[in-house]
Amino acid sequence: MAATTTALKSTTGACFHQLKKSDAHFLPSRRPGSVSVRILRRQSPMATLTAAPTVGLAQTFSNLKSQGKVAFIPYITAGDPDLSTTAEALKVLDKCGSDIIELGVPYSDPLADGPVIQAAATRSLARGTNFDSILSMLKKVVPEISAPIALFTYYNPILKRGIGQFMSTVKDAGIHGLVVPDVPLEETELLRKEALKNNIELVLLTTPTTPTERMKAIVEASEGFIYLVSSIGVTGARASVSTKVQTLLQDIKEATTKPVAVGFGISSPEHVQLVAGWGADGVIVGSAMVKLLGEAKSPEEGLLELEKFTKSLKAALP
Ligand SMILES: O=P(O)(O)OC[C@@H](O)[C@@H](O)c1c[nH]c2ccccc12
Repeated sequence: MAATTTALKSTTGACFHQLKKSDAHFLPSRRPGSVSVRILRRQSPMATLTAAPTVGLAQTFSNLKSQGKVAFIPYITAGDPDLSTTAEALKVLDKCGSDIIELGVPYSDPLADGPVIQAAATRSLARGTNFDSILSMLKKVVPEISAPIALFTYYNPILKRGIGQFMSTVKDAGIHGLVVPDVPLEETELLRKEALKNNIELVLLTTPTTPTERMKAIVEASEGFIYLVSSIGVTGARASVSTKVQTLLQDIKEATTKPVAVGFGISSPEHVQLVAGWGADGVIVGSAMVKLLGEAKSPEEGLLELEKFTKSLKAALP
């Protein structure tokens, strides 16, 4: 039974250094004045205080709702600027209070993405990032973070690997959710069936131009949460969030009690506050995060900017 000691990081300034997901047992330290925490492996009979295990997407929303809170959901592209920085970024996002983290699999033809995420995918692919290297990174990092991860991928990489094989592989890597922006609704049922078999929550997207009947079918089939795309077009930070989102949220909430998270264009604490005030159960921020990481002078600088930005957005949420 391995045990390591981690001194808790000061909460002033940096995001509070959370305990690892594995069981933690507060023991009197040998040196007066310092706090030490022995991290014991899950099977430890000694653990008296167990860090909460990671729960899935729907359960995360349910827990937040019972506390009157709104989920903060950042998106970053795996492998941009490199996979080890992605691993660190996942830990930073988790420590700074992200409730769910969307991790994008870079793709050569990201038709729904704007220039920032397209450039991130290009940089990542140019570094040689591939699905297998992302999975091996996740197998190391997931045990250290408590927020569930929703993998973000276009449909083609799934078809290439085979739907069943893909689902069991991502489940083994500790992934809880899956978002596939370009799967045709007619093929969703097959994807959904395989996802459910592997206890993966398949999140579907509805947009401002989705006809009501189709929105209802999407809402009915979506697991984990419903992704409401705030505006037509591609991903990318916008100066403002369309006020149409308010009525779109009302329409969806008349059709379901499932949680609804809003994404596209959200890039400031004011946007976050506005969307939460309109009744969203979660807010999703992607391009603004990706830009900080991918365009920083160094990975360390990118991680610091990511931490500051995440804290500012999280502070704007109830
Ligand atoms: O980047 P934005 O405008 O903050 O939007 C979130 C978005 O990045 C993320 O959810 C996402 C990344 N790629 C996508 C493709 C389609 C829909 C959504 C996405």
